[in-house]
Amino acid sequence: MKRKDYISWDEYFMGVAILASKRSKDPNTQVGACIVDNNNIILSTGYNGFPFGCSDDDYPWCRDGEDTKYSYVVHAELNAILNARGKNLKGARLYVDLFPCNECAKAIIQSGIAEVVYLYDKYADSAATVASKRMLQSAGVACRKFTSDKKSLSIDFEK
Ligand SMILES: Nc1ccn([C@H]2C[C@H](O)[C@@H](COP(=O)(O)O)O2)c(=O)n1
Ligand SMILES: [Zn+2]
Repeated sequence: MKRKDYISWDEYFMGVAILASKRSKDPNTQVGACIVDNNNIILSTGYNGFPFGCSDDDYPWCRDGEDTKYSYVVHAELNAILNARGKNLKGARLYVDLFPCNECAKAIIQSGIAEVVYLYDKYADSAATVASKRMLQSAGVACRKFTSDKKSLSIDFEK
């Protein structure tokens, strides 16, 4: 008889997005994204970080002041779209642990992604998130909050 406690597709892909976020060097908010096609095949992943050639050690990670991370960081969703390297994303699903901002929403819409599954929405009241939701709705991109009956998944490196 087959196992019963296997994880769902949503848990698997959100788990991959969260795992990708663990690569982020951002000290305040780590975001990961995973793009999946209609056959549940992973097309790409990404996390928030600086562009190639822009050192994690030299560029600023601060949120306030004259020179902040916001000028440089590539968001997880955009990185996942760019990491797909031109693969067809039409009809794909994007799993992300933070609701996409307005700039990522533009890229999501233009790339043909059909659904966004997000884990949390901590900047729901910001102008960027309000604009994002407006554009995603106008463009017919479905958005749903991830749900699971599990609180966590664990990964062991020893069997
Ligand atoms: N949907 C999002 C929203 C934000 N990010 C990145 C951009 C920054 O690295 C960080 C947010 O920093 P905070 O203002 O919370 O200190 O998260 C993203 O990748 N995707
Ligand atoms: Zn963004």
